Amino acid sequence: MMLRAEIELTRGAFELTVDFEVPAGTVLAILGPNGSGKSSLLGSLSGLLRPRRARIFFGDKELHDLPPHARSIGLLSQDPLLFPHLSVVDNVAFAPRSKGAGRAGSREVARRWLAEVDAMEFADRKPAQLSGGQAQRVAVARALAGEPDLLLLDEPMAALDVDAAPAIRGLLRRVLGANKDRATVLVTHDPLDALALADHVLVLSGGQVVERGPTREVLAAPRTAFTARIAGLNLIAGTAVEDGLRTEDGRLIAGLRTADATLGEPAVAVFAPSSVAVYPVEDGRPGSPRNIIATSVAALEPHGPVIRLRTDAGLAADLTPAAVADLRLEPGIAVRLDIKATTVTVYPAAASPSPTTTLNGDASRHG
Ligand SMILES: Nc1ncnc2c1ncn2[C@@H]1O[C@H](COP(=O)(O)OP(=O)(O)OP(=O)(O)O)[C@@H](O)[C@H]1O
Repeated sequence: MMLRAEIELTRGAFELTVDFEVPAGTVLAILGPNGSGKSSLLGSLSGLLRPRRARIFFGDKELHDLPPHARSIGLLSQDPLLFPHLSVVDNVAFAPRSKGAGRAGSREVARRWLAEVDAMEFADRKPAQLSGGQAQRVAVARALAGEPDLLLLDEPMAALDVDAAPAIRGLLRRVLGANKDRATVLVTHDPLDALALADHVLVLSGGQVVERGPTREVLAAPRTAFTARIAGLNLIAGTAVEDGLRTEDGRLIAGLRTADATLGEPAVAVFAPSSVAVYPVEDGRPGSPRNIIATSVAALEPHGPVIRLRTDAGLAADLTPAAVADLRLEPGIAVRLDIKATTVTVYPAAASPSPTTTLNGDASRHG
């Protein structure tokens, strides 16, 4: 099963032209600046907007001519949008009920989903008696209780405070991975949410697709200036451990784990090129084993006011032009990279493996 969409939409002077596929069981993240067309894309999928031309299929089922309620879509936005006069359990029961299930059956389904999102204890409360994070938990249950073919997530963490966001992200990781029959589209401003939740990303700019591919590859080696600005991050894949991340070849990258990066689970160490210090290695000093990586210079590229140094380890560092001159850096020179552990965040990685930066290889993209 697969969601396939080709959409052409006109809104005033704005034109959206996009096509993509989302295999069932996977998540596609849509990234893009304000006004790039992310909401227009979701509105076209859900049927709330009428594109000039749309071909949208889930498997053999044609969705583009169906009204919104007949498209089997679950929607989770940044506002939980719970009905204030209904109890939590009846809010969740609303989804199966509107699909024709009976009252008792719908409540049973609702209780099952509330248990799934650890919200059973709120079942009899009214939405006004919930915190933002609790309400969003309930909204996740409601979006899934209708067993939609297609789940649309519209900035689901954007309105949550920093303590609540990792819990909801962790919950989404769990429930998104569990269903292999559903396709999910996630709209987000935050490349790290894409990293944690999405198998593939599509980057929109001005209504056009400017970049697409497996999440880690696009974020680690962006091909467009826009993606480089929002991402352009150093990413090292491995497994979350107490002190940070352990790579496949056994190296420890010391860093700070986010609350939802579970020990022993796939993770990615993320840090900006600006937090990498570069030293020549000609002194042959062994260096501390922590976050010191021996490699050589692959390329030097101007990047706004700084020079971005790319290395054969697939990692980037930003330096001032003066530092590049002082260190006599040029392609082929051996260097040591020193990454301060407090600038490294260890993030959960989307479950399905994709080729990514390793410390030995480069970050080249496939396809
Ligand atoms: N009702 C409308 N009439 C005309 N133009 C519109 C309308 N709504 C949105 N637009 C235009 O469509 C373009 C895409 O908007 P859209 O909301 O899809 O972008 P977005 O990527 O979701 O932005 P944001 O990140 O700010 O939510 C924008 O240039 C916007 O000005």
